[in-house]
Amino acid sequence: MADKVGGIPVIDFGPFLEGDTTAQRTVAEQMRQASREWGFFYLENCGMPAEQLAETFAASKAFFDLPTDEKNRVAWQSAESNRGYVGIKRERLDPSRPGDLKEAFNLAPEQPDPDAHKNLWPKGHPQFEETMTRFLDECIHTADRVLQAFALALGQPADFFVDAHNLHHHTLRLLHYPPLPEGFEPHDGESRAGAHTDYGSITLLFQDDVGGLEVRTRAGDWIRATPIPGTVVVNTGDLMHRWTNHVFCSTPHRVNVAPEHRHRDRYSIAFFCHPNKDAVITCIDTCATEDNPPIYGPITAGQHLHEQLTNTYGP
Ligand SMILES: O=C(O)CCC(=O)C(=O)O
Ligand SMILES: [Fe+2]
Repeated sequence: MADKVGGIPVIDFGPFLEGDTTAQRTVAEQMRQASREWGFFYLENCGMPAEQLAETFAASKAFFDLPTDEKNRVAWQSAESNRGYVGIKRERLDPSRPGDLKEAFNLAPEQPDPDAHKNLWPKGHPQFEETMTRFLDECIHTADRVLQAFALALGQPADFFVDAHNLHHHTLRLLHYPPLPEGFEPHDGESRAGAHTDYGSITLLFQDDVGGLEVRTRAGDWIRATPIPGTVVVNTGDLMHRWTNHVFCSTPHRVNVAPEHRHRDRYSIAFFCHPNKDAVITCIDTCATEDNPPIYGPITAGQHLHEQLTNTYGP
């Protein structure tokens, strides 16, 4: 059985990447249980080179250290593009609360269509673009392997999910939570990131050692997802929730402003895996039973994402 930290399972992905079919089934079964009970797990040995991750975090920090003017020159413009710099308090992951105490930078795999939206790179920092593009490729590669394990966990052909993601409509998001001043008092439930579920199929979340991520249990308690070096946090998003008819849940999570770490900068990187925009998400046959008939009608991944982004950024 997988280890547990504060309840959230820790799953060793090594046997899936390197093992035989039996080993792969064991890992898939661990993911199935974790996704049913938590919608969250830590994955160790996911195959991502540690030096590359460190380099990417360093490049992210260097970006956020740029003057605000320079960051605003690549400002996020629209839900359709969903690329660029998002300033502090601009986004409300919980729309009933004040803006999040964070800044972010979104980028995405470039699309072959000449009319498609393009990434907004800050001028004069080619190394930043190069590092992020390489990291994006690595995330796609890792996520495809995780999606294969999910397919196995649900009794589907190995490439069931990979095929539905093969246009790479994903988003990579760098996050920076600046230190909060001495005497800071949160107003009206403000936090570093408001409670929310992720919008896509799965998310890979890399966090530094600061802490603050919290996950809501099925019973409604918030527990800490303490950083574990050498792991990536994987969580299932709303579209996996719909696809699996609530068998794999999208679990609310947030980033708190607990006094023990709010004086420190916090950095994290989220890779949001999104199915192809025109992929129609309907209940997977192995997830419907007499007791759990299909809950949702079909929706395209693109329509769902657009609705969610419009909610969090406001009209
Ligand atoms: O920074 C984190 O640890 C979580 C961020 C997050 O949940 C999100 O951006 O969706
Ligand atoms: Fe999230």
